Amino acid sequence: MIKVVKFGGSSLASASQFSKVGKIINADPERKFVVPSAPGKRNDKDTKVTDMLYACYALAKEEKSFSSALKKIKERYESIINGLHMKLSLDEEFKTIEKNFAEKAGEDYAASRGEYLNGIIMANYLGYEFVDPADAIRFDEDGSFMPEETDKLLKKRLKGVERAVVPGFYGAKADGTIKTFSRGGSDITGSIVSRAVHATSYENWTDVSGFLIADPRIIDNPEPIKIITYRELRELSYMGASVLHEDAVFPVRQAGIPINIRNTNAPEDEGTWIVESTCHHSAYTITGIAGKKGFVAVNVEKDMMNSEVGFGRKVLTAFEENGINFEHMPSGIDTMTVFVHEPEFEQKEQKVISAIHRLAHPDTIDLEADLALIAVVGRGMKSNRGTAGRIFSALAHANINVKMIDQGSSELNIIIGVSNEDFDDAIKAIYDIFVTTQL
Ligand SMILES: Nc1ncnc2c1ncn2[C@@H]1O[C@H](COP(=O)(O)OP(=O)(O)O)[C@@H](O)[C@H]1O
Ligand SMILES: N[C@@H](CC(=O)OP(=O)(O)O)C(=O)O
Repeated sequence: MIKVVKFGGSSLASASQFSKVGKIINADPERKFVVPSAPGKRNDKDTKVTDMLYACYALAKEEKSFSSALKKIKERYESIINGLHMKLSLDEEFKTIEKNFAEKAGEDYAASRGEYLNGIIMANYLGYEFVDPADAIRFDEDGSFMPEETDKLLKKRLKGVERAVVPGFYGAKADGTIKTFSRGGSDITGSIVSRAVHATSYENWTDVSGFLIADPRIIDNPEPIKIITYRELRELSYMGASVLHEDAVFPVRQAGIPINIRNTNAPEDEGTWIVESTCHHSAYTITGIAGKKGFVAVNVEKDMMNSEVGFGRKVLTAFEENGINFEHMPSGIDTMTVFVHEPEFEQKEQKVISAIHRLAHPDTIDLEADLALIAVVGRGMKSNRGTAGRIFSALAHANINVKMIDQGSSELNIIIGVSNEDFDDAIKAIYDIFVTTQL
């Protein structure tokens, strides 16, 4: 039996965190493949090593002095090494990094060193083999990840390897140029390694006791979700629950490997199981709540819109012509509303409006900005009547004006639009009615 264990930056931010991680790994002989992130924040005011590396490389790129910025990064690693009483020197590694920075080896190379160096420390600390993902995680010429090629290379590289540390977050193109995933991408590495070694489970260790019903920065001490399906998770991750990188789901889902989200600071907690399907009923009607701020609603009105064939297509063409993705599109009889991301829409606003006029000849178009979308997700909603009613009465009680509601045909989620300023209160009200009071 093989478990792949990924530890996030918060789990590896200091020597004391490292030693907790060491204990967790040594407590279970099945934890054979370890994927570390770079050291994260030790407290709220701290800076992640990845961000320090980006800032340091920006200096190098502008040909400004970067030696003191690099020295601070080296000190972060040395405090971990010394705190663990290890005899390991990273002097040679840092000389190479300094040289490569001066030669402008690239932003991705720079950022990847966070995981690379932490991987070296981790492999030494555990006595595991170090496997550089630059040799086995492959990106194409344009920088797109190559899943099948990677799976082949990684299987070959890990064949016969009993225990290894594979740093997260990066790989390389065929010519050796380092390429990273997007931020938070060590989760993807964990998933890729799990698939390659046919793991029985993929443990993703972080600083919370699982996927929580709502964002702990909004709800005090929210309850963890025991079991969640990949589909529910995808809805919540997409809407802003940031525990697991969205793209981490695909490799393990394909291979039928469950993910277990665990807390490095509370290893005795069971955490959350993410599975393909389950007959386990969640304790509440809903599984989770997540949301994002910063949307604009584009309301398009035209008399008799409902009888005009192709009206919706013409409106959407105006967005497509301008390269803008839309999020949701609730409609009435003579109105349709298109929700778009504010930062993306802002610069192209007038172009889109004139394109809608040109293509669809509406009576009016008006815009409403500063909106937030909240997704209430749950496989249990299908079999429970009155879910939407409970959400609305909770929001009405909290004096929150609901601007939009959209229920997907799968009945897995209900999306609610409120103004940005009501975002936190709306999440609190929904959490309250389904979890705290269960009214
Ligand atoms: N629904 C949620 N459940 C758990 N954590 C959440 C949720 N929504 C947002 N978060 C945040 O995600 C953080 C964990 O993700 P991340 O910072 O990427 O961890 P790591 O550094 O371990 O990879 C938590 O500390 C928490 O603040
Ligand atoms: N260190 C990278 C990759 C990563 O996955 O980190 P974490 O596991 O701390 O989210 C980042 O900060 O984006």
